[in-house]
Amino acid sequence: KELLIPAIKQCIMDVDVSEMIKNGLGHSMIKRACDRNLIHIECVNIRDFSGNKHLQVDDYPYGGGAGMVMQPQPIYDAYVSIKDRMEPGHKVIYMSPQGKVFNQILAEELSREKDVVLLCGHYEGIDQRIIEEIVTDEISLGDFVLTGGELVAMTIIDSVSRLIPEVLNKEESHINESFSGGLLEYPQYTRPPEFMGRKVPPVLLSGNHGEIAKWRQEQSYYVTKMRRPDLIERLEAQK
Ligand SMILES: NC(=O)c1ccc(NCc2cccc(O)c2)nc1
Repeated sequence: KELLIPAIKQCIMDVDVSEMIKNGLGHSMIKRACDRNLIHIECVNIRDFSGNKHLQVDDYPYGGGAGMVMQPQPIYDAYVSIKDRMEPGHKVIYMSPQGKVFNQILAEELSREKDVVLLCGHYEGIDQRIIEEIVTDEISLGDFVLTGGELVAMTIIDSVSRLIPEVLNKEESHINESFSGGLLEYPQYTRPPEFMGRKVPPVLLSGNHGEIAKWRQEQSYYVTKMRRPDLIERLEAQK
């Protein structure tokens, strides 16, 4: 029995792991669900939208520090290349440790969406302004850091797809949540200094590492306090 309108699930990710997604989801109920047109998964490579011949999609973080930050422009252009094919009002989900902790309730909500964009970050994350510009939801699988968001995307695709009618003949769902605490990451910025009218916080351009460290600590505390007060309580309880 053919479902008339297959749900379209889009992934925006880096080129060197889109194979992982295709393969990782290739041998499973997900593949069968794709073959039966119950779901549709497409991978868009951010590197295809890099602005230069070196296919650069990341850059050094403003304010210094280890790791690299993904630039906003290539991500924005990759998103623009697919957004008109998506259902109006579709969600754009960014997977990061700063996100809302994923659980079965969220999986059930997503399984009712017609289209969802999953934005997979790499390195030390993506520029804060692309989050503000296109992301509707940030999702975290829990308080741990992976090299990229792809495995999180695969997990979300898996957990959502199995809830779509006809994908599984019969199944039990259960909520199982557990993870340990810590402060969430401060907002990340890289070039350009202004993007879509949004500027980089001046302190990060000051070169004053004491001030920068202080700002980052304050931001981490603020982001955690606002989004995961349970983590603050847990930290205070540990003192
Ligand atoms: N807990 C999670 O859902 C999760 C998500 C992504 C990720 N890696 C990419 C990334 C993205 C952003 C910032 C950053 O520091 C690392 N690792 C863990």
